[in-house]
Parts: sequence; C-alpha cells; structure tokens
Amino acid sequence: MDADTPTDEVLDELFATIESRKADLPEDSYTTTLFTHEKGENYVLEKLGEEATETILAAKDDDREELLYESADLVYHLLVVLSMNDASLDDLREELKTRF
Ligand SMILES: N=c1c2ncn([C@@H]3O[C@H](COP(=O)(O)OP(=O)(O)OP(=O)(O)O)[C@@H](O)[C@H]3O)c2ncn1[C@@H]1O[C@H](COP(=O)(O)O)[C@@H](O)[C@H]1O
Repeated sequence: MDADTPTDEVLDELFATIESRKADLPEDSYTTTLFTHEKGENYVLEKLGEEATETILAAKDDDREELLYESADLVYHLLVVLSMNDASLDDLREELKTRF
C-alpha cells in the first residue's frame, strides 16, 4: 500500500467533519441542511433510502464507477444517521468486530 492509498482514517476524518457540522451548523453546508431540515430525521432517512436505491441500480448496471460514487453517497448519509442517533463510527466498528 503506497502513501497515497486512503486508509480507514478517511472514514474517521469524514465522521469528525459530520460531528463538527452537527455542533456548529455552519451555513453553506449540505450536512447542516440534513441536521436542520424541517422534516427532521425522516428527510435524512429518505436520502439514505435514495442512495441505497441508486447504489443498487449502479450495481445492476455493472457500472463500477457509478457504484463507487453512489456507495460513497450511501456511506456518507449512513454516517450522518449514526451521528443523528448519537452513535459513532467506533460504535459501528465494535458491532462489526463482534461478528468476526
Ligand atoms: N461525503 C460527502 C457527501 N457525499 C454526498 N454528499 C452530498 O449528498 C447529496 C446527494 O444528493 P443527490 O444524490 O441528490 O445528489 P447527487 O449525488 O449529485 O445526484 P445523484 O446523481 O446521486 O442523484 C449531494 O448534494 C452531495 O453533495 C456529500 N456531502 C458531503 N460529504 C462530505 O462531508 C463534508 C462536509 O460537507 P458540507 O457539510 O457540505 O461542508 C465534505 O467535505 C465531504 O467530505
């Protein structure tokens, strides 16, 4: 693995950014719009479902590039849902580790 290969730190950095957005709610932030939407958590859950559907369609189309794009959207929205429910990326890691 060369120095440019992303590591799991990418997820840590992303989750830290999401948590920062939740705390500060800066303007001009898509993440802020998710935390403050008038429909509340339901809006983010709808987006999560949309991204899951888009990921499924990309996989069915055998479109690797699109699959990765939509998978990234899906992971991002899932991390927002975890943050909204006061769960962390480490909590998810712990749950996954129990399944080894
Ligand atoms: N990883 C993401 C990320 N992935 C997806 N998205 C947003 O999620 C939205 C997805 O909605 P849509 O699917 O409708 O948009 P789309 O993907 O362009 O369109 P489709 O082709 O998928 O239909 C888009 O507006 C994307 O910009 C993200 N927004 C932010 N991040 C990360 O969060 C950080 C903070 O972002 P801000 O809060 O906006 O500063 C950024 O630096 C990124 O690291």
